Amino acid sequence: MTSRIRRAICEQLPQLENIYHALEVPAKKQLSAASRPLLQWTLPATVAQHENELLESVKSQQFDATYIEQVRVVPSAGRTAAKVEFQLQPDAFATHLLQAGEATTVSPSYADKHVVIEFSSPNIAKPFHVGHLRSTIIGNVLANLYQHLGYRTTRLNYLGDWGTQFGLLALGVQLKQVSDAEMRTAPIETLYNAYVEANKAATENPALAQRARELFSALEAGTDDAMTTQWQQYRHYTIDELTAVYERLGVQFDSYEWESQYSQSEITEVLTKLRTAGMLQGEHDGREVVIVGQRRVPVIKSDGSTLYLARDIAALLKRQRQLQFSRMLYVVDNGQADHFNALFQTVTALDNSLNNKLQHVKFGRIHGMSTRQGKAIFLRDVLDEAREVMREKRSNSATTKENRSMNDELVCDVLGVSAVLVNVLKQRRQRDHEFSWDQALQVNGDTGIKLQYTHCRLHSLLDNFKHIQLAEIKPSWQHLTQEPSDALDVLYELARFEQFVWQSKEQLEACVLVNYLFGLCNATSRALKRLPVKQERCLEKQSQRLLLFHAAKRTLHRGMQLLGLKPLNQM
Ligand SMILES: NC(=[NH2+])NCCC[C@H](N)C(=O)O
Repeated sequence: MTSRIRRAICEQLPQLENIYHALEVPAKKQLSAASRPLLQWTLPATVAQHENELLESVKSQQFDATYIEQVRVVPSAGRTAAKVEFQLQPDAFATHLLQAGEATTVSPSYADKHVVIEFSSPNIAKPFHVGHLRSTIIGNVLANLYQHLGYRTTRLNYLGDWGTQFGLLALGVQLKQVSDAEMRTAPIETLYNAYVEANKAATENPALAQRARELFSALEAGTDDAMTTQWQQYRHYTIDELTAVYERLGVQFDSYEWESQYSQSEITEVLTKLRTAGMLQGEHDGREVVIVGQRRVPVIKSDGSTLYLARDIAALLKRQRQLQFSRMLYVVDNGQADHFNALFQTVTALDNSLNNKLQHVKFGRIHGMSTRQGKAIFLRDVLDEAREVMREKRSNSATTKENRSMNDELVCDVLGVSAVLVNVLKQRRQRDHEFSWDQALQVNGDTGIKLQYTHCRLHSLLDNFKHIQLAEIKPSWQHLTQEPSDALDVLYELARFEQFVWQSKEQLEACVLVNYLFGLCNATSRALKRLPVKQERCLEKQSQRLLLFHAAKRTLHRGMQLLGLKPLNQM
């Protein structure tokens, strides 16, 4: 970590606010073979008018010589912005990045900023489709990034359990005489089957359709206690089952919400607010609509029941009261862009303190992610398929055959999940994406398997030398410069970790971090080839190389965790 060095720079330049995260290690192509380590700050357009003043004030500073050797300012020229180069004390640089043992980081804290991330949010009794998978995976990484960077975070899952389909569900449970035991063991599938059956029955028989509507009204009104309790039970079971699947994906939530929890009384309050603000209008058919720009978006149906938007408004206002967030992100597919526009416009008109705090983190579609039988209805099916494909691949491979690890089932599961996760995360999120098992599973391609494989190689190397006390060895810059250039390549990659984590968060794009990790793996593999440890006779050289690989493993491990992967030691 270069956190101490960054701190030393920022402390000397308080007038620049916090440039901590704007300090960057240049890209490889900008570094010459003989380069000394650098952190550079490119002046953003916002301060361009004060360029001379800023550069002058930087030049006149005395920086802490333990970390900073020299400062060079480069004024803007043509299209290239001005920048400041901080030439770092190389041993301090190497030490901060490579020292084994407890690392103390002194990065800035954003604990006063509370970021709420709503993601996953499937609907019960409907398939957990690939869009929900993408939301789950992306939302989790964003929450991890914020948390890692010192923000306060809350992870929310807003489960859809409301609307007329819920009446059908209740009807299906009655028709199929679903037992509590069935519900307990496989709630998601049981509810789904009940829904499908009731849907079919109600299409053929209007009396049943009517019955479904009555059941929903009773539920919404909360008049039937037995039924209310029963549904509460079902919600519990559903959360239990979801939690188990999320666990395989490395995902956890701080809280689960249900659409149904935004009850009549809260919605009534919202409607009153909208009406007072002159934003609500009744239509002649009994519906109530909010006026958003040119659009009239219904919030209440003609039979008086609430719509999606009404519940989202109530939910958002309540979250604002209870969580007092500084930012609220909704990780939901592109298809709901209109809905979120309407939501944000409505609530900011009611309360302008919400301006600039709300964001719809959109993403495109994934095609082709299904089981080989051609169907993937539930998330669990996709993950089970990933495990199966991985198992087959491993049983056909000669090397893994003798090398079977103890817990093969778990290894297959982790590898399968890693393949799916990374394949989804390496795409820019707005782009539609064609999923292919073949591509996702390659060891040599840019895949989750590559990340796991590199981590395992590093682990096994370090494990062979665990008798060497790495924490007692002092990293040496001089040693690194005498090695083939692959050693410095790895060191510079390690130094870039923080900036890519930051950029990934800024752009809300996991692919920034994923691509960085591929680069780190490639640099590490080249170094593993060119800097052998076992065959090396010189003890000093051996231990310096181990330090480098130890740090590479530590950084890769951290990065993989941020993506939601469980780094394996053996595969
Ligand atoms: N606050 C929200 N509306 N979040 C998104 C919910 C997504 C919804 N359950 C669906 O699957 O379509």
